[in-house]
Amino acid sequence: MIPFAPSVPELGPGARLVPGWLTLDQQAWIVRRFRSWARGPVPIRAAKVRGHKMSVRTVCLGWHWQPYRYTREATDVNGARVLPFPDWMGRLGRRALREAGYPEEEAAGYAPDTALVNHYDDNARMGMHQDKDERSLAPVVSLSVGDACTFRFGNTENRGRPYTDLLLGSGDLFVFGGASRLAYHGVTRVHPGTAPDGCGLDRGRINITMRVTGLDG
Ligand SMILES: O=C(O)CCC(=O)C(=O)O
Ligand SMILES: [Fe+2]
Repeated sequence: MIPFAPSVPELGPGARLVPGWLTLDQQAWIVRRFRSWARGPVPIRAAKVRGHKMSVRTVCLGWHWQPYRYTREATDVNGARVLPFPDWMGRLGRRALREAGYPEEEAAGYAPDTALVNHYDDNARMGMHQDKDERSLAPVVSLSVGDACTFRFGNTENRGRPYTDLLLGSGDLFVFGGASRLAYHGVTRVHPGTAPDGCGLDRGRINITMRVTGLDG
């Protein structure tokens, strides 16, 4: 059994969870796109952090992320340029902010230029970290598909308490911006066998985070 996921409209200033935001058809469509992104030109890979491979595998759009910087070419993989950030994803990001309750002006001006697309198998997790390689403090828009996970959303000071453990299920939207933009967060576990029929994934979890890098070139 997975714990019941409470709806938490405001976790902290700027942090919003919208459960079931994507329809099953949208989820399945995103999974098909993911399968194509994962093949390349920069194939999906586990980034290395201080010599250790992460358990999550990541493919990037727009800008390539490697610990701890963004480049256009994936110099830690095969040197190829990453796929462009898709227009449809930018539109989805603007609608996400709007529907998560951000002011219309901020939503309308939101222009993400990178997406980190993570794949988690049953045993993958992600340690507590801040998303701080971006030069912009525009919100991060997170979309999840497949198995649910326990997502730990903490404070901006350190990796420890206080934090809130949330269940992020298939189709859920999570936004963190404003005073929550630099909150520590991580994935403590995936819940195998919880992906809904029709989401496009039998097992495993995909998470997309859209961001504004604030970089040129
Ligand atoms: O998988 C998630 O829900 C979070 C991913 C994340 O924090 C990241 O890619 O920086
Ligand atoms: Fe993150």
